[in-house]
Amino acid sequence: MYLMKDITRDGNPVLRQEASKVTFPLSAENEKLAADMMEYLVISQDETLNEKYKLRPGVGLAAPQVGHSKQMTAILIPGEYEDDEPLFKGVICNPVIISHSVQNGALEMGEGCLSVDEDVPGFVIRHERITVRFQNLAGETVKIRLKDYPAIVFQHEIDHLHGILYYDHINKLDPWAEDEDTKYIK
Ligand SMILES: O=CN(O)CCNC(=O)c1cccc(Cl)c1Cl
Ligand code: NI
Repeated sequence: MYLMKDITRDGNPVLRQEASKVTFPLSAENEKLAADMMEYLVISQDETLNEKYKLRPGVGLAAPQVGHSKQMTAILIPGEYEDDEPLFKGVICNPVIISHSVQNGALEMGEGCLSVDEDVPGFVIRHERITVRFQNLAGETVKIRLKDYPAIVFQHEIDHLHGILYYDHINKLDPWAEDEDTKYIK
């Protein structure tokens, strides 16, 4: 299982590279990578286990964050309430945003990243709604439409596959600048 020592940190070139597409059928190595990344998310979201293993919680984990420059990311977005089904749980490969809203979206709280030790405050300006096409672990092509929080999470992860970190999208002159074209998401 991955521990915080296994997470690549800002400054490591792998976080600023264009990751390579994965091919199908997945190699045993890539299947294990997918399982290990999802395992991290599950454990990191369990209060007892994340305390035991000192893991920072995450709703996504991209392969470059564990040192593999591959277009693969695990996503685990919990449901609204404790015992709800997750909003999304899966490992996606070679994702492409094929369309998006004109309207921007940003989390009111800003964002955080396992690969960025110092939290950078400010609105991370992203698309409010996106249509993403990706391949699942079976190699099947899937297309989904997302909005609000799930759309933001997917964009944070897809950015990792293109060497982009969340603070790249924060207004440097006024990190909390508001504009009418942006929807601020709780
Ligand atoms: O790339 C994934 N991570 O760095 C895991 C830690 N960050 C988060 O879970 C996180 C936190 C806030 C907003 C977003 Cl959008 C995300 Cl993704
Ligand atoms: Ni991140």
